[in-house]
Amino acid sequence: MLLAIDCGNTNTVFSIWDGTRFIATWRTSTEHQRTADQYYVWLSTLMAFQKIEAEITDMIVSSTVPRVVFNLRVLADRYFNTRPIVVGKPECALPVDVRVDAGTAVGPDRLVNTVAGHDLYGGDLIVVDFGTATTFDVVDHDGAYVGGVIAPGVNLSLSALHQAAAALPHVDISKPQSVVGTNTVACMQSGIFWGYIGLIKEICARIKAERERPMKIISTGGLAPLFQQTEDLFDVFRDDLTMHGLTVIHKHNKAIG
Ligand SMILES: Nc1ncnc2c1ncn2[C@@H]1O[C@H](COP(=O)(O)OP(=O)(O)O)[C@@H](O)[C@H]1O
Ligand SMILES: CC(C)(COP(=O)(O)O)[C@@H](O)C(=O)NCCC(=O)O
Ligand SMILES: [K+]
Repeated sequence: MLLAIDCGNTNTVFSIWDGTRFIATWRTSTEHQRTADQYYVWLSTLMAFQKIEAEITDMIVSSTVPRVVFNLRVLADRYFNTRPIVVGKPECALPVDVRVDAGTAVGPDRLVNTVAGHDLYGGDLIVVDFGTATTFDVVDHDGAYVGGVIAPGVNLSLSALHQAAAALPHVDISKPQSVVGTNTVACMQSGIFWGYIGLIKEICARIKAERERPMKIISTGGLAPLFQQTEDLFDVFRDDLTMHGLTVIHKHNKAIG
């Protein structure tokens, strides 16, 4: 079975894929100090708890944090006796083209989202991923990654306000009752929530105008539904988009040897 790992700057998601479906998914915070032994204790405890008797034979990793890859390679070698496929490394083949400026190291999560989007929804896509940063990945008609947009993430924007201004508290994102806030928390939530609705709409509209063609908007990441509840911003929401992309890339690399 395949262990697929998606490390973001905030959280790392592990999923076990049995060839047809994900039989388990677990999330932990991303910490580059975590050793292979620590990963294994955590993983094997959860597997035992959920009575999952999967024999892991393959591993694939996408990491926006380069430093965590070393310990994940040790995990693969020491506990699963396999060499992981690491997205973004030259030995990892992608089933789509990447058409960007020479020397650009595109975030592996964005490449994986592109592959997943193309596999599930074809071409002419905008993939919006709400993570530490919010990324917009533009997928051409043939599935190629052709660039995109990087915006500060929702929680990052809220933390930035708290960190930079002495009188602004830590606030969680939620949909405010009204636009005009009558207390500090409501004012901050309004700025981020409605600002974000505007950001998503404007960026998607401008991408469509620049590319002069209709495009399907695919969203992923835990915060997408919060915005979708208010405005019809996305054509599809797919929580497991990145994980799906990892299974497609794994299959592609196995097929070509
Ligand atoms: N359903 C959710 N509700 C509220 N916050 C969420 C939800 N899902 C993720 N987050 C928050 O969004 C931010 C980005 O998380 P995540 O998507 O795991 O980022 P990354 O992929 O960059 O590690 C984090 O601050 C996380 O706590
Ligand atoms: C933009 C990102 C920080 C998003 O990472 P995430 O929010 O998923 O942790 C990541 O994709 C990245 O480090 N990209 C490198 C630059 C680029 O994609 O062009
Ligand atoms: K992201």
